[in-house]
This record gives sequence, C-alpha cells and structure tokens, in this order.
Amino acid sequence: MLDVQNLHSYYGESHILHDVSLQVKKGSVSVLLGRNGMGKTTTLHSIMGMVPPKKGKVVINGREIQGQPSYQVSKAGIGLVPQGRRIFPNLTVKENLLTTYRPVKDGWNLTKIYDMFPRLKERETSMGGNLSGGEQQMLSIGRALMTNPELLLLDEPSEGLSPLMVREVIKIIKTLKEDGLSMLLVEQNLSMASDLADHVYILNKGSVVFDGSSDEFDVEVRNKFLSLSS
Ligand SMILES: Nc1ncnc2c1ncn2[C@@H]1O[C@H](COP(=O)(O)OP(=O)(O)OP(=O)(O)O)[C@@H](O)[C@H]1O
Repeated sequence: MLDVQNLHSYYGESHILHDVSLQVKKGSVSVLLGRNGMGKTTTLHSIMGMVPPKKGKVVINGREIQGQPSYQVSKAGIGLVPQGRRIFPNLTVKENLLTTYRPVKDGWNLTKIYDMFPRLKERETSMGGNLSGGEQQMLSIGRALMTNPELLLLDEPSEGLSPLMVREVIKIIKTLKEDGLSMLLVEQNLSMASDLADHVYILNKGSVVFDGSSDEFDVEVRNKFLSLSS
C-alpha cells in the first residue's frame, strides 16, 4: 500500500531525515515511534508533500508521488490527521467536514461520519473552536475520512486527551482497521502504540533504528531506543 524508500528531507540547510524507509501493508497499522524532535512529523509531512523530500521515493499502490503537492497526494488516496488537530475554529463542525469532502461511491459522507461520531452530529452547528479537545480530535479524524483515503496518517492523535478519550480514539482506529483502512500512526503513548501496531518503526535523529513486528517490539527494544538516556 505505502512504500517509503530512502527518504532524505531538509528544512533549509538542516538535514532532518536520513535514508528513512518504511512500509504500510494493506489493511494494517504501522506505528512510528521516537522521542521528541526525532523526525516523526517530518516523515508524515514528507509523505504528504508538505516537506518535499530531496531524495528517495514515496510509492502508494505502485505509484510514485514524492514531490507532488499535498492536494495531489490527497487525491492519490492519503489522508492526514495532523498533530494539534488543526480544526478551522471559525467554521462549524459541518463546514469543517465539508471542506475536504471528496465523494466516492459507497465511501465516507456526512451521514456515515455522523453515524460513526454521533457527538459530531449533536455539535453540527457549533464552531470548531468551541469544541472540547476530544471532540476536535473526532472532527479531525472525520475530516480526514471525508477525503475517502485508502491510507490514513495520524500524527499523535492521543496528545492532550483524557484517558477516556484515548480509549475512544483506540476504538475508532480499531474499527477503521476492521473496515480495511491502512494506517501509519505516529504516537508517544506506548501502550496505545503496542495495542494497535502490526509493525513498529523507531526513529532516532532522523534515522530508522528499529524496524520490526509488534512481537519483536519488546521491553528490551523499548529500553534501548525509547528510554530518556538513549
Ligand atoms: N519548520 C521547521 N523548520 C526548521 N526545523 C524544523 C521545522 N520543523 C521541525 N524542525 C526540526 O526538525 C526536527 C524533527 O522535528 P519533527 O517535528 O519532525 O520531530 P517529531 O519526532 O515529530 O517531534 P515531536 O514529537 O516533538 O512532534 C527537530 O529538530 C525540529 O526542531
């Protein structure tokens, strides 16, 4: 489904991603872990075309899309749930959802989003900026689904949420996976990551230092690559 090959990305002169390769198999969840500032968001933004990589390939369903603008990447079937949710605060819930709508036969539409997130239906006419953090996260996921993606990139969806809301987000991701959606999830919440992952990648200073199945992602690996002193 997604094949990222030997990606190098920069901010100006700063070389941030060094030869990053990762995959997401169809219908599976790959999780990208790493401490703060290691390049997780930059990886997602490089895939989305927001930070065009200088070298390397991004292949979705056999088609190379590296260097294409974000709207083309979105058309190719990749949706992003950005870090910090990025809701339009001065648009209503309904308007937020309709901004990204890309109709597909038997795909997501307003009715299906409201079936999955009844709370969004209740708050349909509320301004995005007036929603709680949890509601905004639902809206951010719903808005990305309205593009009818085949692959969803999620950037720390549990950030700043209560434990109850984190459980809700986990439930949603599991439901989406059962529906066949492929996902690349960036997370800091390790228990959430291990609960959802089929495959785990760890980034350290812009390089992939661990690439293994969820079974291989054991305590030893966690201590080695994710402890504060590593
Ligand atoms: N717009 C930017 N311009 C310059 N440097 C940036 C920019 N955005 C991020 N960086 C730098 O790139 C590196 C990787 O940042 P990135 O946000 O990808 O890390 P991350 O692993 O997602 O961290 P976090 O969990 O804190 O979001 C960091 O050193 C960061 O300071």
